[in-house]
Amino acid sequence: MGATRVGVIGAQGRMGAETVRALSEATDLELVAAVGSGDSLSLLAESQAQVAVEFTRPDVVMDNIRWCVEHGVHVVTGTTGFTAERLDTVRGWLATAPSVGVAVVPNFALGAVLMMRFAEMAARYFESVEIVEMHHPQKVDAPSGTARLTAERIAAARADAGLGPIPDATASAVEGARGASIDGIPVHSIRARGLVAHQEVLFGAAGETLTIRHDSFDRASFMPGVLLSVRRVVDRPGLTVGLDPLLDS
Ligand SMILES: NC(=O)C1=CN([C@@H]2O[C@H](COP(=O)(O)OP(=O)(O)OC[C@H]3O[C@@H](n4cnc5c(N)ncnc54)[C@H](OP(=O)(O)O)[C@@H]3O)[C@@H](O)[C@H]2O)C=CC1
Ligand SMILES: O=C(O)C1=N[C@H](C(=O)O)C[C@H](O)C1
Repeated sequence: MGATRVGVIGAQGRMGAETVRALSEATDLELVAAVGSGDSLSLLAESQAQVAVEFTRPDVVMDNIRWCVEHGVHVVTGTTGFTAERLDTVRGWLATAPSVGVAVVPNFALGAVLMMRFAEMAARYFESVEIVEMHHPQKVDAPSGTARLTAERIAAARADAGLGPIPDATASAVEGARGASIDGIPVHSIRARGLVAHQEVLFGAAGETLTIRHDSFDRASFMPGVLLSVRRVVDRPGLTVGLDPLLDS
């Protein structure tokens, strides 16, 4: 069997360029198209790409996915900005293209995937929990997609365990002092030069805290997850959300 033909959308960006590098070292995957913001997606069709890796911006990712689904190209995207409504829209497009797979992965780092799993496991045992995500200052969105997903998973685990709201008697004198609330979980976003992508989940109970922390110091940390997703998505029609189902398949 020949190498899988892969196109990268957003190829000149931070993640796109790292993906291009990683693909050049994978013998079973072949980079056939590098699509930048000035290029037409038809480059993917002309180069007969089987899979598109998409790292662009929340305001363009949906158009890119729709084009790929309509043209029979599988998609692996790490772009942020996915809501339940957006995921439903993608499911709707896929209903008309039953052989196509789309993987939406908020964080490709294996350590980040485990951080979310461990946080979900711990959630039922602690009254308090807060998320602090820390990123480079060029990041266009806040909070991060990873923090959103972590908060949603913790909130669901708390609800399953019958836990009530997080105890918090604070009256904020300044708006934002207690962060944003995602499904009732406080999320704080820090942007600072020198950072890449980092997150702490801090749990609290009487007399103890538990901190689960993950650090991506280099974008190379995302590449094993990106390449794994490319290899798996071709045999996984429909929508896959997160790396967990791809790791476990
Ligand atoms: N899931 C994960 O593990 C990770 C996800 N991310 C997410 O991935 C996304 C990209 O991040 P990052 O690479 O740092 O961002 P960058 O801004 O470095 O890269 C985005 C690239 O997309 C290009 N682009 C914009 N619009 C289009 C378009 N319509 N067609 C093709 N290319 C386009 C931009 O070009 P131009 O500059 O010319 O506009 C730019 O080169 C973000 O949402 C980020 O949060 C980041 C890291 C890990
Ligand atoms: O923009 C980034 O850099 C990152 N974005 C993703 C997110 O928003 O969670 C993944 C990782 O945190 C890096």
